[in-house]
Amino acid sequence: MAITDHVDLPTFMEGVRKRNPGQPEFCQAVQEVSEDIFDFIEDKEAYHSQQILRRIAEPDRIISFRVCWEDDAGNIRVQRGWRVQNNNAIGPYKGGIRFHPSVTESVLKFLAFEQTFKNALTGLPMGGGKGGANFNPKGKSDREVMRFCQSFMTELYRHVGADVDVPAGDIGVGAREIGYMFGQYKRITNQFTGVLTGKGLEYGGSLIRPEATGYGATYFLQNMLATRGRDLTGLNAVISGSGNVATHAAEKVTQLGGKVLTLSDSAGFIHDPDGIDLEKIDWVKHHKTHTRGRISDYVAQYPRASFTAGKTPWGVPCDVALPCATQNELLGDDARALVANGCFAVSEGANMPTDLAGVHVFKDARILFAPGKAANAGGVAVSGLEMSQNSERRSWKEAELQQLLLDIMAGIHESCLRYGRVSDDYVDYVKGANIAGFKKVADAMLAYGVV
Ligand SMILES: NC(=O)C1=CN([C@@H]2O[C@H](COP(=O)(O)OP(=O)(O)OC[C@H]3O[C@@H](n4cnc5c(N)ncnc54)[C@H](O)[C@@H]3O)[C@@H](O)[C@H]2O)C=CC1
Ligand SMILES: O=C(O)CCC(=O)C(=O)O
Repeated sequence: MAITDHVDLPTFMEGVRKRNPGQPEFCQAVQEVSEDIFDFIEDKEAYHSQQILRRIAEPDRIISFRVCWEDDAGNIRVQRGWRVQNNNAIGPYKGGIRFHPSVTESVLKFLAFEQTFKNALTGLPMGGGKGGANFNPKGKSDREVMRFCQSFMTELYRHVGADVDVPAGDIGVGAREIGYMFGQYKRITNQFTGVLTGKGLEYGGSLIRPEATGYGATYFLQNMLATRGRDLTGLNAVISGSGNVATHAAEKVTQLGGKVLTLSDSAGFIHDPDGIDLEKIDWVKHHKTHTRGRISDYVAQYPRASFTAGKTPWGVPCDVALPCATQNELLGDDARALVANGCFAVSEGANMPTDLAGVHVFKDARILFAPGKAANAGGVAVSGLEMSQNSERRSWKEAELQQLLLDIMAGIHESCLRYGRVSDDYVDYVKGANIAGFKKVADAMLAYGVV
């Protein structure tokens, strides 16, 4: 037996931490997955001898580059960009691009690692990747954002391609940024290919891609509720974030009969006791994507609401919660507060919004808890469908795409039941998602031998 075979979880994690110093988010994501995978592979010799988990937790490659751009005042600004290509065992690397000052290699490595399992869960042929830059689009003019995106793509273009690596949006990267990056790719390469998803409908984008992540997270919640004979009618929902995922989750929860009480941004949260209805959600969408204002401005528009600065919304009593902002925004104490206030279902729209302590609180309380890699997979799934449409040079109809999204989310829910059922009355969705995603990637890797 090789010395690295059959190490226990603490020893494995010690190695991960040693090889990835100063990368807490990445180590956290690996730990969360490994807690389940160690049990699953206990009696599966090939996964041990071929070091599959260790190989998935070591990105295929990390590309890092300087991004220089000129601001409106003529100053030269220097940022760092990355693309983490984690694993392409089951398809081209696929995953979003994040522009936010908090972006580090650790954050992008955790996101690319998570993306590998998430993409496998969709059933579509996509590997896992993620990219971004420590650039803050907030407060920048359109021209500044354009120059940054063009400079970013001028480096990235040589590492991506429709059959190689297909980036998309994430925090700070929406339709505007994708447009600027696609335009630059096309200009440099003289090729019109499906190198990015989340494109505008005029140039190869897919219907329902903007809605898909938030809608998908709500469909997953609906699937979980159905296992307990419930639906969203009359339920109070607490949602964090106010960007793409949060506003579309709020929209779908409302359409399905729930009442959304909160939204947030990095400055604090708003609580509207009357409910954030579809008209108010449209106002938030416009305010965030066009005015590019803060969520606190909601209170001037809808004075019965209150704004709490510097806090997250998890203390507001609710039946269901959808964290849709960012990683580690819901900690152990927040999870305890949610459970104590009667929350019985959580569907993660964001990536790893709940920290490990919070995950353990939800699992111990045996509430319905869907991890991001399962619940928010609707976005990348419709990105996969955008890739198919681009390859066919066709655009599919909305009804067909809506049905495919529903089917894919139901399929992911089924996979979680299959691998996560602990007893007649409890499904560990974290375990189900981790094992189902791992198995698909791992089996492909076994087929390739040592590469
Ligand atoms: N856009 C997509 O299709 C997908 C996004 N996700 C994840 O969903 C989450 C949200 O992404 P998007 O809505 O696309 O981004 P976005 O840029 O449209 O919105 C991000 C929201 O999070 C808030 N936010 C950022 N940092 C925060 C902090 N430290 N504390 C509180 N709020 C904060 C922002 O104010 C904003 O409201 C991220 O975790 C992302 O990785 C996951 C799957 C797909
Ligand atoms: O649509 C995509 O490729 C990216 C989606 C994404 O970044 C995510 O699922 O976290």
